[in-house]
Amino acid sequence: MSAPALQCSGLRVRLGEREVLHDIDLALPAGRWTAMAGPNGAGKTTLLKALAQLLPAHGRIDILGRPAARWPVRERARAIAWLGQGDAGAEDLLARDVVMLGRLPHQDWLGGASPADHAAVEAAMQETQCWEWRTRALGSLSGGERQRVLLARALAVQAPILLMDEPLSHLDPPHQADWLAIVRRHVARGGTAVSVLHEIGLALQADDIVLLQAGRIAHHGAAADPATHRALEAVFAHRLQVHAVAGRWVALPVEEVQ
Ligand SMILES: Nc1ncnc2c1ncn2[C@@H]1O[C@H](COP(=O)(O)OP(=O)(O)OP(=O)(O)O)[C@@H](O)[C@H]1O
Repeated sequence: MSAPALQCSGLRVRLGEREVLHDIDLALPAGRWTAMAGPNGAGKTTLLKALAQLLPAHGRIDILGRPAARWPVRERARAIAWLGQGDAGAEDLLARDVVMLGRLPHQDWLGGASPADHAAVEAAMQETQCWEWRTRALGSLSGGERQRVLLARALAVQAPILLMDEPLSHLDPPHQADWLAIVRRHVARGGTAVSVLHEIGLALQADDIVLLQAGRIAHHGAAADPATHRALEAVFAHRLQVHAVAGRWVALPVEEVQ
């Protein structure tokens, strides 16, 4: 495995009265796509947000080998792109302007958008196939169309690290397949992708899987490794089984015997 793009040690997060992440040690390699999976409430979103510096956390986080606290904010915003779950955008903003928000870390405070910013916005919108509704308001788009605009905003950052919480929500199967292709291109170029996925069949297409359970890492391994499949079955209380079907790993639900 290559050097970690993102690493944390002794990471703890409290939300309200409770500690929801306990002493997490994790190293996510560059040039790979890691899926985070686990039962509801396990702490997947919290861990992703903590790694993105969107939540206060105790412990150490390193981004591209440098402690997170030592990154100037704008430089860090160019290193990590974030696509959140149900991310709200201003409903009246045009899709193109929403994607342009991804270019803010590249712009001077008063300079405005450069030709490079416009080119990055168009490239990202072409890649997620949302360029044709660039002049429509975000609020007028369907759930899947909106998700493609928000993915384009994350891609427009052109960050080496892409963190995505449930990026496939609302996407139909062809656009899920397109998302897989986008992520694979990103990691083939040496980038790092980390995504929280509830759809275990899609998580099994990743390079690696991190399994969370009750605020701790239950397993971290290659998606194709039988040990990862056994760990997946265990964290979901053996209510799913991993099988090879037509050369792919799939997760099939197991009905409870009455
Ligand atoms: N603002 C908050 N205050 C208190 N507890 C919170 C808060 N936000 C989340 N939690 C709790 O932290 C735990 C982890 O939540 P998190 O959203 O990270 O889980 P998850 O694994 O992403 O869940 P899901 O699969 O349901 O999306 C849960 O028990 C949740 O109830």
